[in-house]
Amino acid sequence: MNHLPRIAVTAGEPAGIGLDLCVQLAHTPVPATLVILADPNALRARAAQLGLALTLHPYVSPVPAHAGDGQLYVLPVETAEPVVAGTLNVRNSAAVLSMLDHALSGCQSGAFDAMVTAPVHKGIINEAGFAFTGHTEYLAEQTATAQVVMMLVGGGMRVALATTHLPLTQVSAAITPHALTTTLRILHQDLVQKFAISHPTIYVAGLNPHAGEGGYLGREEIDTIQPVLDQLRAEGMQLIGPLPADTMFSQKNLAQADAFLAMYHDQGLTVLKYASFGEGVNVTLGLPIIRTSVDHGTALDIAGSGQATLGSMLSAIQLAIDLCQSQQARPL
Ligand SMILES: NC(=O)C1=CN([C@@H]2O[C@H](COP(=O)(O)OP(=O)(O)OC[C@H]3O[C@@H](n4cnc5c(N)ncnc54)[C@H](O)[C@@H]3O)[C@@H](O)[C@H]2O)C=CC1
Ligand SMILES: NCC(=O)COP(=O)(O)O
Repeated sequence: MNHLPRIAVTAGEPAGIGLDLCVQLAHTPVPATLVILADPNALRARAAQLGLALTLHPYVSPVPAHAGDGQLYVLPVETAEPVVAGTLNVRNSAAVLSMLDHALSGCQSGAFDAMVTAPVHKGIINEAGFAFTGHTEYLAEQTATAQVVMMLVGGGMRVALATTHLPLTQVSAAITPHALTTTLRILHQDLVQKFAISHPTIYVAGLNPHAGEGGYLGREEIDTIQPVLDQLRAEGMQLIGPLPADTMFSQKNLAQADAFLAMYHDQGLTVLKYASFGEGVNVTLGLPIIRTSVDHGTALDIAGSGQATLGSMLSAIQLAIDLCQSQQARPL
């Protein structure tokens, strides 16, 4: 890559803190070019609410390096109705998805090298009539990728998930030999290729308390997880587990694991967010494009108040930059 990474930043749910983060970004230099996908009027209004100066330019390639001097380059995605910080509006959900579509198509066409997403509100998107469980699943669908892996990075650990946004009652059935094998293959491959870890060690949680206690507290470990791990170990992967999830994240294991695989969302993310909330990054592995995201949600309670912290957004941009550079360095 003989240019700075070109990153599309989607502003996410306009009633949430995504717009606050974009306005703050205008005042923070990063070693990349940034194109913000947002409603320009909503951006200006949020800057005024926050009392921060903001100059907007329409996106025309090439965009200069992001200097953090109060300027943003914007690919406009207008909301249907004026945005009120902290108040969801079902009529503005189509614009939220449109931001994702524009960023994705820019990544696919080569106009952007990566996309970084500010948080969306899954509930209001569904209320608007769009079936939506998260960016992860949406981007998988839009790129016709059969399976992807959500991994969060923060607090000195990488935590990937075997299942993502599923009701707990559906988790066990979703952990099939095929899905788990594919998840581990994607995780292993991306740790090698994108994170330059030549022989990654992955610690894998069980699903049940005490990893099933030899079958007395559940059989998923015996029937599914252990056989999958055995098969992949035979292929050369370094896999430790299935481990009781309550002790898997010990300091000793943190020092030895390149990544942890949790069986469901809150089994893994509670630990990671306890260690690094507001500084961590969510990255989608297995996609044909680079996508990273903040580790937090829309924070409607503080939108427009000036209390939103930028740390996770900056970490997400930095990881996107690192992944662009590692992709460039990889032999064809
Ligand atoms: N990447 C994404 O699009 C994500 C979206 N969400 C969505 O966000 C919505 C709200 O989720 P919640 O569980 O309430 O979590 P949340 O992260 O929005 O809020 C939890 C608490 O953390 C605070 N907080 C969050 N980000 C902050 C920041 N940058 N600076 C300072 N304080 C911050 C909030 O004010 C709140 O008190 C849900 O609809 C959820 O689906 C949640 C996580 C990620
Ligand atoms: N807890 C992670 C989260 O909700 C974000 O998911 P996604 O929108 O990145 O798929």
